[in-house]
Amino acid sequence: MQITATSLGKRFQRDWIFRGLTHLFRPGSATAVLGPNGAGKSTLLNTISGQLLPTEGKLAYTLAGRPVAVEDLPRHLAYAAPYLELLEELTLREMLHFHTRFKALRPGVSAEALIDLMYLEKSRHQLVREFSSGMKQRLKLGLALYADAPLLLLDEPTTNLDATGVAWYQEHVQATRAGRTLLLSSNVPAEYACCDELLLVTDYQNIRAR
Ligand SMILES: Nc1ncnc2c1ncn2[C@@H]1O[C@H](COP(=O)(O)OP(=O)(O)OP(=O)(O)O)[C@@H](O)[C@H]1O
Repeated sequence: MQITATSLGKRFQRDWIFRGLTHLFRPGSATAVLGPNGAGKSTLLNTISGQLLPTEGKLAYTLAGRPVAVEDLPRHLAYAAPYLELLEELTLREMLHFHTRFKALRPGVSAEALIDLMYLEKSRHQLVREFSSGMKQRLKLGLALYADAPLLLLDEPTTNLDATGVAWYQEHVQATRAGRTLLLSSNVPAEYACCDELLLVTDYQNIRAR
């Protein structure tokens, strides 16, 4: 998917979070959205995902050369973020079967195979509510990485992961990123080593609209 941001700005009440952001996210590119805590990384990802409306400027999406309306974006998007909830009252197996009715997995990956890929096979019948925070994060990442979606947004992907979990994330983000447009918000170099472009949110602050 190609995303064109033109003079994009987002304001909450009287505070501009970013402004004058013009950027082309090319199909197949991996962009790290960087900046300190509170800089506006999640706000930018949420604006690009269509969950927040821009205050000014434009976002245009195309897939294989055809325009995609923002209301159709959820079909083409996989998103993992610490603030997105899992269906905690279901077992892992129930949750995956429910989730994949709405968001298909990549061709050739079944829900059962994904459980193994996430190293969660011993927890197949356990309630997601009972998972450790690292297990929940691996589940969120597994669902996003292995979704059949050309746009992948990852907000602070190694949150709650130990060293083994970080290595798992690095292996699986590499295995699944080809041909997708990846945007990843981060403060941690190990998270964004896979990215070929860096976008500093603070470059779009304290400025008038460009
Ligand atoms: N819904 C909202 N209403 C008002 N202000 C908001 C809202 N969401 C975020 N903000 C403010 O926007 C600013 C940017 O927040 P955001 O979560 O995008 O930063 P971040 O770079 O992702 O931070 P972190 O690294 O801590 O996750 C913060 O000052 C935050 O308080």
